[in-house]
Amino acid sequence: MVFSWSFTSDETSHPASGDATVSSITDACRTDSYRTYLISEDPLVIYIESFVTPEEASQLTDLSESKFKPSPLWSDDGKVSFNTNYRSSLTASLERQYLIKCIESRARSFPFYLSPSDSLIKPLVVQRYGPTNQYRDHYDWFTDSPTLDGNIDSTFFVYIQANCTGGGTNFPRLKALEDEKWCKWVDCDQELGAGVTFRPITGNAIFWRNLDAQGKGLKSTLHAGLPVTEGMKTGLNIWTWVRYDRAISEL
Ligand SMILES: O=C(O)CCC(=O)C(=O)O
Ligand SMILES: [Fe+2]
Repeated sequence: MVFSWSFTSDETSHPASGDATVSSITDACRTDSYRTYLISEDPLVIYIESFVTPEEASQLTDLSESKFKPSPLWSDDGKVSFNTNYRSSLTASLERQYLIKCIESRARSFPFYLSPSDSLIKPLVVQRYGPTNQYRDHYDWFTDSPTLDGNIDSTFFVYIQANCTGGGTNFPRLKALEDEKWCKWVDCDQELGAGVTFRPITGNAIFWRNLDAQGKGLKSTLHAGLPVTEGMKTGLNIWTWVRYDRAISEL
């Protein structure tokens, strides 16, 4: 989340002719067949089943191969550092080709993403975790947002590869979900008081809003990528960015 990244607004584009994957991507672009489930109202957390299709998930994974570098951390004013004790995954930045634009436009039209019309979607990034890799408790929002001129308004975290044990996404401050119907997506065996831990399931996503109505970061959105114990977990981050002046007046 470095503020010098170039932000992109969504725009319609067309596939290059001769692209072998065009028909499946075009279909996926046309129909949004995901289902949404309310996990928490405050903070707003929505579980999204099938946000991406299995084909899209594997294409996104393929697009990120060979691009992985150590994952950065950001200080409150947006400066980058590295600390593998805190965050030991790898990160790949994706080029903005057709599939990426489809996913961006799906995110943009997501009904719970109540964005001001000029809010932006940051360049998409993929996070990869092998055994022991994790991202400890953190917020996606910046505490020193005035310096950055804006903040991370909402997050979609999409599991695009989940051949792993462990590696859940834990929100320690969310109220535990008591109904057993959630157990297909959340860890129902965890200790009491551990909040909510979503299990990595390919294609599914978690969406949450990071800021309150005044544009202030919500501490209840604290979350972590728990250590993977075996196998591989790969996730796509879609971060939406709201400019600071509008965060105050229009969120
Ligand atoms: O790996 C996860 O489950 C969460 C990742 C995350 O929180 C992030 O990339 O900001
Ligand atoms: Fe995060």
